[in-house]
Amino acid sequence: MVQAHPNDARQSLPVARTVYEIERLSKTYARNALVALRDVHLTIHKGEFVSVIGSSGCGKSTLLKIMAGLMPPTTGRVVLEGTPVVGPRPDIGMMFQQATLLPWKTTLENVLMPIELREGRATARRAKDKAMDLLELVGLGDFAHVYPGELSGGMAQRASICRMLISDPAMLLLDEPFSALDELTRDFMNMELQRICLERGSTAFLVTHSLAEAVLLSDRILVMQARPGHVVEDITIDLPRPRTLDMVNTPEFGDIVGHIRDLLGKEANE
Ligand SMILES: Nc1ncnc2c1ncn2[C@@H]1O[C@H](COP(=O)(O)OP(=O)(O)OP(=O)(O)O)[C@@H](O)[C@H]1O
Repeated sequence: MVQAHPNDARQSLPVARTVYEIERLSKTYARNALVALRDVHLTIHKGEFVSVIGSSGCGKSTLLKIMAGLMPPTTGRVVLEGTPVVGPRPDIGMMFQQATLLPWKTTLENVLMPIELREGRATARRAKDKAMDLLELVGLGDFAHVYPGELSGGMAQRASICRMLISDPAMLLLDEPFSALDELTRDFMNMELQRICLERGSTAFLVTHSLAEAVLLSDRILVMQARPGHVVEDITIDLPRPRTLDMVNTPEFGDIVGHIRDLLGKEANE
């Protein structure tokens, strides 16, 4: 079922507490005067998984960087848990396409890094049990004392998930986290990500090029168009959870994919 998302809080959820509020966001890059985003307005509620999809250059990464506090908007603002985001914050967890684990630290030490940076080594030692629990959660319990060079791409990304979760961030920002992995591993990682988010009630925002991935994971999908980057549709994905890979072959799934493909195609034809 494809439905346009209402502007106000989701009526169907008993708890619709706003986590992220993006207010009339615009971004013009000074270097080339390029308007990358215009008037993006968005609310993300607690526990929602929201994806953004759109053609290359439509502003997805620009939006994510501003949401992360890595770049200021030209106008508008981002508010996380009631406080404006004006720089990087420990309550924002991030994951990128390439796992950025430090090769001279073990898996466990890498997972503990955000705590160590924030609170020092002594606290990090106390957080060790939590890090081990997270490694168990993603099936890396036996690899805690191994160095990243000995991990496969999928394992390294699983360790990155643990490092992202160690500080219990209010918001997860994911920039194509599994796109460098082979298809089988990517499918597996997406199902892992769904499980972890459901178990922990995580709120997440994903930038992806994969329509199937977006539909499998998301409660809502934002379809963006370029020139200038803006959200053309905010679509509620009303498929039951947990989602499974075989849902990809159902007519309901196909309807949603077809609808979004039409929207993306419209832009390509303009
Ligand atoms: N630092 C920058 N300076 C100037 N222009 C930029 C800069 N970064 C991005 N742009 C431009 O802003 C627009 C949006 O870029 P952005 O990377 O946000 O798009 P995207 O949708 O994430 O693209 P892709 O899917 O290819 O990653 C593009 O036209 C891009 O060339």
